[in-house]
Order: sequence, then C-alpha cells, then structure tokens
Amino acid sequence: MSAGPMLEVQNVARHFDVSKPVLQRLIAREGRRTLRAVDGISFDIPTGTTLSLVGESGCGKSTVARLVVGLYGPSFGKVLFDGQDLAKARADSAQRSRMQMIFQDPYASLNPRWRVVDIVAEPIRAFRLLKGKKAILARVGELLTQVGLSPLDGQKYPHEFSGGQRQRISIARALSSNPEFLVCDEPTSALDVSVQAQILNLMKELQQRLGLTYLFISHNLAVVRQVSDRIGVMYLGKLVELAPAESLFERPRHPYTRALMEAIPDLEMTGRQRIPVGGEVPSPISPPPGCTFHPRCPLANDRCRVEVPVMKAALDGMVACHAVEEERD
Ligand SMILES: Nc1ncnc2c1ncn2[C@@H]1O[C@H](COP(=O)(O)OP(=O)(O)OP(=O)(O)O)[C@@H](O)[C@H]1O
Repeated sequence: MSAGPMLEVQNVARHFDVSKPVLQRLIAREGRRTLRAVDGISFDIPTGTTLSLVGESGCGKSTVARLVVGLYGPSFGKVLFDGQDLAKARADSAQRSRMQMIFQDPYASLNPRWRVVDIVAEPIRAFRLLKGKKAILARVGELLTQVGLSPLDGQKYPHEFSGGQRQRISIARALSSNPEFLVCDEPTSALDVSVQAQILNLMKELQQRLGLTYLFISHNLAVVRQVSDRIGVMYLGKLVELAPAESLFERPRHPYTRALMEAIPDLEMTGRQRIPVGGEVPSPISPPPGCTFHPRCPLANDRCRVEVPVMKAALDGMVACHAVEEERD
C-alpha cells in the first residue's frame, strides 16, 4: 500500500453519444448529440478514509462510481488507483481484486438460484484466491460472521433473507477478495431507516477493522453525514463543493449544497440565509451556459450566466461559485 491517496480522479469526464440513427438525424436535420454525464471532475481519497458524492438523480454519481471501478473508461482525464492509471491496469486481475462495488438493490445483485455460500465465494474463485472446497467454505463462514450472519446461512438462498440481511451478504461477497477499496452506490437506499443505520454502522466498523477506503454514493446528505470524512456535492456532471463532512454541515457554501441541506428535516440552519431552489435539473445534453446551476440559483447575476465557475479553495474545502467568491452569499 502506498503512502499517497488510494484514489485520484484527475479532471475526468464521461460523455455518451445519444444521437439518433443517421437517417432520422438527416430527416430532422440535426447533428450529433452528446450527453455529458460527468464533465471534468477531480478529487482524491486518502487511504482509510471515506469520500461521499451526493446530488440529485441524474447528476452523474453512478457514472463516477463506474469510472472509478473501471466499468467505464473516461472520455478524458485519468483515474489513478494506488498511483497506477486504471486504464492501463484494467486487465490486471490482481489490481481488480483490490476494489469491489456494493450496489443499491441487494436482491437484484444476488443470483437467486445460487446458495449464499457460492455467491460469497464467487470472487474467491474468479480471482483464484484459495484452493480447495474446505478452505473456501471456511473463508465464507468467516466472512458471514464478519458481517453479522451465521456460517450456516451459507446453505440458504437469497430469498430467505430480509433486505438488510441481503445487503450483509453483498458486503460479505465484496469483502471476499480482500479488497482495500469499496465503491458503495446507494447501499442503503432500498432499506428501512432503522436497518439503514445498522448497515452503515457495520460498514464503519469494517472500515476501522480492515483499514478500508470507501467511495460512497448517495442522494441523501443525512445518510452520508454518518459515514463520511469528506463530502463532494455534484450538480450536472460537475463537483460544485467538496469539504470535510462536519464543515459542510456547519457551513455549506454553494447555494446548491445549502438547498440540499434545507431539504433535510430537523437540520438546524442557524445564521444562514435560506436558499429556496425551485425548478428541475436541466438536461445534461444541453446544459445552461456559464454556471449550470444559474437558472435555479437565487444568487445568480450576469457573470454566472456566462462564465463557468471553477473549484477554488474556500475555508477548509473547495467551492465552484462566483457568488461565494465575490462574497455575495
Ligand atoms: N450508458 C448511458 N448512456 C447514455 N446516457 C447515460 C448512460 N448512463 C448514464 N447516462 C445519463 O447520464 C446522466 C447521469 O446518470 P447517472 O446514473 O450517473 O446519475 P446519478 O446521479 O447516479 O442518478 P441516479 O441517482 O438516478 O442513478 C443521466 O442523465 C443519465 O441518463
């Protein structure tokens, strides 16, 4: 393990070609259309810490998750995992076993026809980490115990478990290749609130015990507060604010971050001007010019309508907002 960050995302973008077929384009007299799902974002995650990305549906969080585990290649920019360019390391199975992903819907991501023991053992077999049935069975028993289940649960099928227990199975499977880095895409969104807290506590406990590094994806700021060292707020494919979790909650700077905070019930927003944000997220196919948030922002002025703001240091974080820079907030 290197002393540098576990993950470095350097000005990464992922664009999708969403053009109509050629004939339809000719009839409609239109050109190619590009959807900028992720549009030039940078962050790093120091080893053993958690960075969370939050934002409304469609802002590009899941695309970042896929870029980071190498499921998508970047349109431009670089993802470095433990100092190595992921694009070059993608075929390297030793490298791939070091990162795993946990998904939102544990039921959809578990094969219903497989016993839990085979589900959890799958990465062990795929990466040829252990030989012999006995050794694999013993390791699966250990993993199930580690996530709060019993080794006997290995003989059951996914439908015999509750949602929370199924997510524990997904976590055991993710841990079975001894990863150092986990990407968790909305891992608790499908669960009841009380079960959510149990799974988040389990993930924190595992992080401390195993020294794991997490990238956590959620649309829910209240959820990520519990688990994050730092939080990045995304809007239309870009990071608009990145700060230590507590600073972000104590002093959210970007108007969009403040609007997300307003939506959390019972969160006290003392001493801050209220930021009522209406309207819908614009299409990433034709984003507004300037700051893409300007059509919804009560602080927008002429500069915001034409000039794209870039991330600049603000307190102990970074923010991309002309109003913050000009102290109009
Ligand atoms: N394979 C693809 N082809 C075309 N467009 C895509 C593709 N994957 C994602 N998109 C688009 O990219 C944008 C970002 O999607 P993404 O799933 O990353 O957002 P998200 O913030 O994770 O949203 P959600 O919480 O709803 O999953 C959306 O407009 C989505 O429709």
